[in-house]
Amino acid sequence: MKYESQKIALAYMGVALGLFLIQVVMGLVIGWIYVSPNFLSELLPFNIGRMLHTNALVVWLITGFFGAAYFLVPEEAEREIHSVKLAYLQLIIMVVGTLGAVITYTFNLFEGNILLGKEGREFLEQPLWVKAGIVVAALMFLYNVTMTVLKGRKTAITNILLLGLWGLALLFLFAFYNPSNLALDKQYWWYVVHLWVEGVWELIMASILAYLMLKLTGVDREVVEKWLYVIVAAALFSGILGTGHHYYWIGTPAYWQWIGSIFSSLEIIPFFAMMAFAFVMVWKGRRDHPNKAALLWSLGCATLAFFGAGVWGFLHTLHGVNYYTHGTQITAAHGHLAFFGAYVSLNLAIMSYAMPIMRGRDPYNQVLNMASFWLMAGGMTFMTFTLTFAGTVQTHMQRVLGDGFMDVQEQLWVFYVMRFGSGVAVVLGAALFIYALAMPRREVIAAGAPAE
Ligand code: HEM
Ligand code: HEM
Ligand SMILES: [Fe+2]
Repeated sequence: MKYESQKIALAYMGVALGLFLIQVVMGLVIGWIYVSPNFLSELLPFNIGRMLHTNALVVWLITGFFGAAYFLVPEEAEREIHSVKLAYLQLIIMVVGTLGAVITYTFNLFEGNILLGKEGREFLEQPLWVKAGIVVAALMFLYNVTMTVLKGRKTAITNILLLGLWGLALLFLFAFYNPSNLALDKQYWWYVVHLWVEGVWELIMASILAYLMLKLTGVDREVVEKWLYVIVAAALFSGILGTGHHYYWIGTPAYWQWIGSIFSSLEIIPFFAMMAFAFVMVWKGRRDHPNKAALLWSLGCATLAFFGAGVWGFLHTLHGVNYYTHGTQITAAHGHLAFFGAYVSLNLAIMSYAMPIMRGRDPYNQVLNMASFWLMAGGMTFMTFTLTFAGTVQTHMQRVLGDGFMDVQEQLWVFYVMRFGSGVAVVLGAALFIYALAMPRREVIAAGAPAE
C-alpha cells in the first residue's frame, strides 16, 4: 500500500461483503418460497424478501464501488484522499440508511408515510429519508474524491471512474421524481435502473478493469487508455438510446420500438470490447503477477458480463421477441447473470486484489479464493440456464398458448427446485470467498514473484 488513506477501502469492502452475504442468503429464502410457496408467508412475505434481496444487491455493489475508488484514486492521483474523516462519516451515513431501510421493509413500518414509509417502486423502494441520506453520502464522496483528483495527477482511469460515479449520483436524483401517471413513472424509473447498469456503471466497470489490467498484466498505460476510450464511447452511444428496450409496452410512442431494438442491440459491443480488452491485455502483458485470484475474477467478470448482459440481453431485446418474453423468467435469467457477471464479479475482483495489500498479506488463500470463483460462477451459470428453460416454457405456455399464469407456474416447479440448488452453490461460494479474504494466509507466495 503506497498511501495510508487507501485503507479507507477496507471498511467499505468489509461492509459490502457483509451485505453480499445477506443478499444471497435472502435469495435462497425467496428461492425456497418458489419451491414451497407458504414458507415464511406470515413472518417474511415474498415481496419483502425480494426487496431485501435486490436492495442489498444494489447497496453493496455501490458500497464496493466507493471502496474501489478510495483504494485506487490515491494511487492514480499520487496523493492521499482529501479528507479521511469525511470518508468514514460517509460510510456511517450509508450504514445507518441501510439499516433504516432494512428495518422499515422487514417490519413494514410507517406504511403510507411519505417521509418514513417505503415507496413501493422496484429497486427504489427506500423510504424518502434514506434516499436523502444516499444523496448526502454521494455528495460527500464526490467532493472528497474529486478534490483528491483535482489536486493530484489526472489519468484516464480516474477521469472515467469519476464520470461514472458523478453519473451514478446525478441519475439517482430521478428516484425522487415519482409522477402519478404510470407511463411517466416508468419512463423516469428506467433513467435510474437502466441508465445505471447499461450506462454510467459501465464506465465504472471499464475504469476499474483497466486499473486491474494495468496492475496485473503490466501493459503500458497508453494502450489501456486507448481501449478505455473506445469502450466508453461505445457504451454511451448504445446505452443511452438503448433505454428504449424498456419503452415497448408502457405507453410511450411507437418509434421506441425501433430505437430500442437497434441501439440496445449495439449494447453488446462495449461488453464484447471489455472482454476482448481483458484477454488481449493478459496476452500482451509482460508481468506475471502473483495474485492469480484477482486475475481470474477480472477475466471471469469480463466474460460473464459479455454473456449475461450482452448475449442474454440481446436474447430478448428485439421488440418482436420481447413482445412474448417480457417479464418472464427469461428476464430473471438475464438479470441474474448480467448483475453477477458485470458488477458482482467486478467488485470481487478488485477486493481480491486490494484486500491482501491493505492487510499486508499479499496475496494469500488464493486456492480457496479461486475455488469460490468456480463455485459462484458455476452456480450462477447453472441458475441462468435453469431460468432460461423455465422462461422458454413459460413464454410458450403463457404467451403463445394463452394458459393462465398460476397454471404455468405449477409446470415450472422442477426448474425452481434446480434454481434453489444452484443458489446453494452460490451461497457456499460467497461464504468461501469471505473466508478466503478474512482468514490468515495458509500458503507460501510463489517463489521470486514480486508482491506488488
Ligand atoms: C450489466 C448490464 C446489465 C444488467 C445488470 C442488466 C440487468 C437487468 C435487469 C435486472 C432487468 C430486469 C428489470 C426489471 O424489469 O425489473 C433487465 C431487463 C432487461 N434487460 Fe438488462 N441488464 C444489463 C444489460 C443489458 C443489455 C446489454 C441488454 C441488451 C442487449 C439488456 C436487455 C434487457 C431487456 C430487453 C430487458 C427487459 C426484459 C423484459 O422486458 O422483461 N440488458 N436487465
Ligand atoms: C450474486 C448473486 C445474485 C444476483 C446478482 C442476483 C440478482 C437478482 C436480481 C437483479 C433480481 C431481480 C430480477 C428481475 O427483476 O428480473 C433477483 C431476483 C431474485 N433472485 Fe437473485 N441474485 C443473486 C443470487 C440469488 C440466489 C443465490 C438466489 C437463490 C435461489 C436468488 C433468487 C432470486 C429470486 C427467487 C428472485 C425473485 C425473482 C422473481 O421475482 O421472480 N438470487 N436477483
Ligand atoms: Fe436495459
